[in-house]
Amino acid sequence: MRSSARARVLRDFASAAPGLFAAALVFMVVEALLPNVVLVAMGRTVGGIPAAVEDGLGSPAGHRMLVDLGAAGGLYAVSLLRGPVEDALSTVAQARMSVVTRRRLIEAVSAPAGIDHLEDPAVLDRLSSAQGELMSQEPAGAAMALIGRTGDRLSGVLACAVLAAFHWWLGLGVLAMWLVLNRPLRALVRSRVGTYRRATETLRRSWYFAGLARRPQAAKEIRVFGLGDWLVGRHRALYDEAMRPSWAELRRINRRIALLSALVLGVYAVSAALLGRAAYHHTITLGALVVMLTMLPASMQAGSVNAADFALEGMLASVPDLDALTSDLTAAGPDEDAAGPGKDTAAVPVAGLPREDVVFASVAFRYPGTDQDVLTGLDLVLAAGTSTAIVGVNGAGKTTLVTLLARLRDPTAGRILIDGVPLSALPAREWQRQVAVVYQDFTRFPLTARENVALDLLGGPVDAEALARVARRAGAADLVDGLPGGWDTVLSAQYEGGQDLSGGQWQRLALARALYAVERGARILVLDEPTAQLDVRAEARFYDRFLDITKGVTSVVISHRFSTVRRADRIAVLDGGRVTENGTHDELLRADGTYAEMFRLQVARFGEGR
Ligand SMILES: Nc1ncnc2c1ncn2[C@@H]1O[C@H](COP(=O)(O)OP(=O)(O)OP(=O)(O)O)[C@@H](O)[C@H]1O
Repeated sequence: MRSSARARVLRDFASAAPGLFAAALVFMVVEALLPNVVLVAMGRTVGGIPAAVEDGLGSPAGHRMLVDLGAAGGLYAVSLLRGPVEDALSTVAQARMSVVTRRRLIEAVSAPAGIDHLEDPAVLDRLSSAQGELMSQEPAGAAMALIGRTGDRLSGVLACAVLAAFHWWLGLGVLAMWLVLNRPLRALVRSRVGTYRRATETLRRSWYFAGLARRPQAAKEIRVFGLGDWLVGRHRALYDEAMRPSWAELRRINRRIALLSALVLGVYAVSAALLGRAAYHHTITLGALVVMLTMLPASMQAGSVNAADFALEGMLASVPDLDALTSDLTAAGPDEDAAGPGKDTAAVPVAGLPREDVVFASVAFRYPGTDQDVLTGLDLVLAAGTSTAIVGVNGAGKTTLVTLLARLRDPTAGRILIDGVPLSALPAREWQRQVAVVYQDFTRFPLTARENVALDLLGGPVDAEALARVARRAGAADLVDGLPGGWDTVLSAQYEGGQDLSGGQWQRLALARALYAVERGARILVLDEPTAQLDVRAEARFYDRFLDITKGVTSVVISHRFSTVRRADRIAVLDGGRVTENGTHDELLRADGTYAEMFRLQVARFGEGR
């Protein structure tokens, strides 16, 4: 598993940045050779000192020593460049690879047409690991870290070879020891990484609290409600909870590492003592002694583990998670979903739908991981080109119904028919482009006003006329004109020259965004509480424009405000997971049911509804 992760990061690096990969391999060889060459050159220099002292610097021995000294000094100077070169290579490689891994992540999480996976703890755990959040290790650094550590290992093996050149038993003995020890040492490092992996969900929650203080929205409430210490406490408590079960294991691992280290130190101490004795008895030269004494610690790189290995294993641990995310989520792609009950009708062209009506037939829905149906046998017809208001108490399932209509989730029972074709038989992505929604919690992109409205709808250039038209209809034209840079103003105070908007101003832009999508071909317009953040005058203007806004499209408006609701062609009351009343405003008032009661209550209390 791990070796395939190693091969995987190297393959990805080689294909994403071949030149850089080649440079990294050259660096690896230099990394392996240079430290040893420097040490040998220094050993030679020191070994030549007695003869040079005895014969004088002008003698051949003196010259040889000076040449060796020059070479050792030069090589040492070059070896000092290894650090900066490695830093530069790592920085560039990480920048390149983070683009690659981020793209894979974005593609993976965007692959399903639905959104269930974004609430699936197993997927979120994988996501957290794939992003390197668990151990704060950037996975994009894995390739260079691996190449760097491989260079270190080779350097250690070469040091063993140099030792063997002097005393074969010493070189081979040290190498054999590391070959035996490296496996269990790496297994210990991996099991430390495993302790994090097992606690992913709790760690995720812990990091959530750690990151909350940075979010402007949360920052307000953290201050107002004095939550700073609580936040730190929650983060700490969850971290402890996540790690506590593994502390005993970590202690066990650390004990083993300490034991193995003591064994290794013992072997090295004995080796050094043997070398000292040999020098004392003049069975080795001073030069050989110096080379071997410096090579001994250098040979540790052949198999020892350190923080860099822990970091590398942490990075590699994210590779299988990213792969699994990619394969699992892309396998559940939208077009596979389309091969549902109406497989033969999958060739129906989606553009222009619905021309007749959208029918919810006995639709039931239950959120994954819950045990209660939100919708139970819901029947509803949305006639093409007309507006339907959905009313119901909080939690009645109005937004859920929109989620099904946009095919972000599929019903657990029943069917939704578009001009008689089951929605499950239409390609989900294409269908989603037919639906323009102003969500209650629409996204406030930190982009320009133009991008916030036009985004990259269907690609291509922004249609300036359509942009002006939708801004007018959404009541956002004056607002955009008043911005310092007009349509080019970045709508976020977090960026240079940017400025934020009020809730109501944002809501108008969100409406303009949906209307622009309609201009570009969407056939269903959904307005979920479209006036919730508007002031009284803006709301009144919205009512006046309601017919214009919904003209020619099949629209669904969800609202608790009856002044908006009554303007719809038809009104459906959602109660107990089904539609309990359905008709025009006048019909429902005459029926004197729940709608009439809710309407009268609002008029009596707030004078609304006119
Ligand atoms: N992602 C989710 N996972 C589990 N349950 C959910 C999820 N989203 C909503 N629910 C539950 O489904 C029910 C219906 O929620 P929904 O948001 O559709 O109600 P609503 O009618 O739009 O309410 P409101 O008027 O407050 O906006 C609620 O009981 C809610 O708790």
